[in-house]
Amino acid sequence: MTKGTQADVNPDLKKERLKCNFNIQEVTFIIDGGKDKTLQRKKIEDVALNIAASIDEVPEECLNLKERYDNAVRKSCVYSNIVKNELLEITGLEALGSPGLRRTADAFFKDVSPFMLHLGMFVPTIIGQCTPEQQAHWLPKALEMQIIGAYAQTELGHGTFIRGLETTATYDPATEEFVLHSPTLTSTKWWAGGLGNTANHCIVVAQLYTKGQCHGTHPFIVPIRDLDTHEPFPGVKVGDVGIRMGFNTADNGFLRFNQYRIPRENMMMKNAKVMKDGTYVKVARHEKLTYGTMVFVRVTLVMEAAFNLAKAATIAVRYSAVRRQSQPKPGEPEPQILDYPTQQHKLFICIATAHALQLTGLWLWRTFEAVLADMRKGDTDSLPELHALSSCLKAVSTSDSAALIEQCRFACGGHGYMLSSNLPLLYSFVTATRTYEGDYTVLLLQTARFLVKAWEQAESGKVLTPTVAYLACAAAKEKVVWSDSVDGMIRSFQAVAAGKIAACAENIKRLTKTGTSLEDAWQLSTVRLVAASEAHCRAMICQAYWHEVTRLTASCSASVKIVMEQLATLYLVYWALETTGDLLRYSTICESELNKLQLKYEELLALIRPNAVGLVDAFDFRDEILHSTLGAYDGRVYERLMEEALKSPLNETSVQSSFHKYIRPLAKGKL
Ligand SMILES: CCCCCCCCCC/C=C\CCCCCCCC(=O)SCCNC(=O)CCNC(=O)[C@H](O)C(C)(C)COP(=O)(O)OP(=O)(O)OC[C@H]1O[C@@H](n2cnc3c(N)ncnc32)[C@H](O)[C@@H]1OP(=O)(O)O
Ligand SMILES: Cc1cc2nc3c(=O)[nH]c(=O)nc-3n(C[C@H](O)[C@H](O)[C@H](O)COP(=O)(O)OP(=O)(O)OC[C@H]3O[C@@H](n4cnc5c(N)ncnc54)[C@H](O)[C@@H]3O)c2cc1C
Repeated sequence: MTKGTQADVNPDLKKERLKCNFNIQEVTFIIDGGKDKTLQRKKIEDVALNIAASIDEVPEECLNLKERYDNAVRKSCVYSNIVKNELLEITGLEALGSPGLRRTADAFFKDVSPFMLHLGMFVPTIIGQCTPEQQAHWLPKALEMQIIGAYAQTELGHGTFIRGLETTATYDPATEEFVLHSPTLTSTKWWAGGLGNTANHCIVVAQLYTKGQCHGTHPFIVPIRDLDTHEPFPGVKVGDVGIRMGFNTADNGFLRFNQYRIPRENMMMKNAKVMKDGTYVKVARHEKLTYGTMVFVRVTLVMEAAFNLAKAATIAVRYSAVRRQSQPKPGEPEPQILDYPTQQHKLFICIATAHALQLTGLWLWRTFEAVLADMRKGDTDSLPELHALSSCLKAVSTSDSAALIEQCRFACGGHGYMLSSNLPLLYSFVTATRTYEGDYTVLLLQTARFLVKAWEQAESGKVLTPTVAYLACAAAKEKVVWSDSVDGMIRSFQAVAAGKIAACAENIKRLTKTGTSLEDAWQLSTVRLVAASEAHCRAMICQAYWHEVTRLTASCSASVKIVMEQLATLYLVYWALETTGDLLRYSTICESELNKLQLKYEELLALIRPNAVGLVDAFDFRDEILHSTLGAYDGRVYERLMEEALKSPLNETSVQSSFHKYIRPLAKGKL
């Protein structure tokens, strides 16, 4: 947070901070996952952000495409030197996944670094898919930035359906090499971040052929450019995929191979090997372990969704405390827009969702670590549950986050539409997360496979894994008795999920009994399967969020416990009101109870109102990270809007050359 002097702070924001009745730092500790984590994050931020070389004289968005890319590469190099020389010193390899690193990256890049995928996927894939010997070879080079990598899985023709990828890697035992080939236009690798112009290496996911047999997709490390000249090697065609909605400095690229050879050792061999003579040896105990990087990234994306939403909420809440508009009571001053209950309705759910996703994300991360520990011992039993869990949580968290960031923009009126508010860029960045690393619908359908199986197990009285254990109680198929206590609401959300899952299972059974194939019955049920999966995910978030709030506030001050519980209750009540149709169907809720719930929601908005600015201050974003004229700590909104406007290249001269070239000739009839 860049606090400046108190004298500089907008008077309305100053008053808001005086109203706050809880200890902000305690909430920051909860959000970060503990005091030690907050201190480490702040240390990383201090070290990284004291280096001024990152500062843009002209706002990124005012540069042309090539200038923006060059500037992003410049800043990436400055930043990676900081990561290498300073941050890794503080925390070792752990720094790479640390919130401190993630946050400071945003101070350097309003859009995205072309190195993001190097750290976000290339390095994690080396860690997850290489043998220890391969790691010893590749990891130091990658961490030292001697090589820069991308992750090229998606092709022009296929992204979702990985088994349908067309790129081939055919083993040639005579030379002990793999021959990479892109047989069709649609086999062109497409989308990989950092690939277009930046990376000199790339992880390529290709269909492995050896001894004339296809063994499915496997990952390979492929040098694509000369380390000195940066020219693509013969047999490699690489470039940028063209201008996109966001990610324009991320250097998303395409890649084609023409019978391009790499050494046998460049196959990532942790889960499967090809011996010198071409014999294929499967090492992994689970079919889908080569999809490991995707699971890892999906897990991290839940906290990423929380982080970005917290930024948007900070911007919109601070702005709403400064902005005054309309005159609901004649003769009285214009109120702060934050005083309008409709504005509170738009914004407090954003703060609560950021908390819900962050705490659920931390819980998911611990689950992920536990599954990894099991897998290191050779036990892959909990992988299907992790896949189901990470798939739906990735889908719902990214989708909610994008929708609510857009809601924050709406909440800021016209000024929210300014790029200098940072809300449009934030939205264009986050909305991509709903698609990449597994599309929303596709991932919810993955979870649905797990849920339908779990339902069948529940019906036959088998023991269920923890995240679906609630199905055992629901197998009785009676409406759950509604109660607006927190436990009561969670039970009702679970009943909704269970009811929907049961309806899907019954529909599939009904269709197959009447002669429809299982595949067609599944397809005919997918609209409801997606809804069931989302309901399951929502119930899980509600449960995890409430459980974590109770656990983490047990040793906190009373005021922190109260405000954290108010927010969590708001989240539950909000979703109960959003899903009243479902509750009417699967619980005993009636009209008077719905009216009571609406009142409770409105009371919660009023209770949270005095703490709203304190709550966003607790996210503890430095101004450099927020990049927002509307959201800075001091609330000097109008001054900043004017300062940024004056930086526009269109304000460099009072008359543009186009006037002389076109407008005047037009007016004089000479064009
Ligand atoms: C210096 C500057 C620094 C700046 C630093 C900043 C650092 C910032 C960090 C920021 C954080 C993150 C950045 C990340 C950015 C990422 C960018 C995006 C990258 C990508 O998008 S990469 C491409 C991702 N692609 C996908 O996700 C594709 C989605 N498709 C699939 O996952 C699969 O194909 C599928 C949809 C799951 C279907 O697969 P398949 O056909 O093989 O499977 P079936 O449907 O037949 O199911 C079979 C069976 O397998 C189970 N299963 C499927 N997947 C998995 C799995 N992953 N794990 C375990 N099990 C799995 C499935 O459930 C079935 O089981 P069942 O038969 O039902 O028992
Ligand atoms: C900004 C960005 C960065 C990216 N970075 C990378 C990267 O670094 N490396 C990389 O390899 N890839 C990357 N990708 C690609 C990304 O992973 C894919 O776009 C994503 O997995 C979705 O696949 P698709 O584009 O093929 O969509 P499609 O699968 O074609 O989806 C189109 C529509 O069809 C629907 N659909 C598809 N299959 C089914 C089904 N079975 N059932 C029901 N509906 C279905 C989807 O729900 C969606 O609505 C990136 C994408 C973006 C946008």
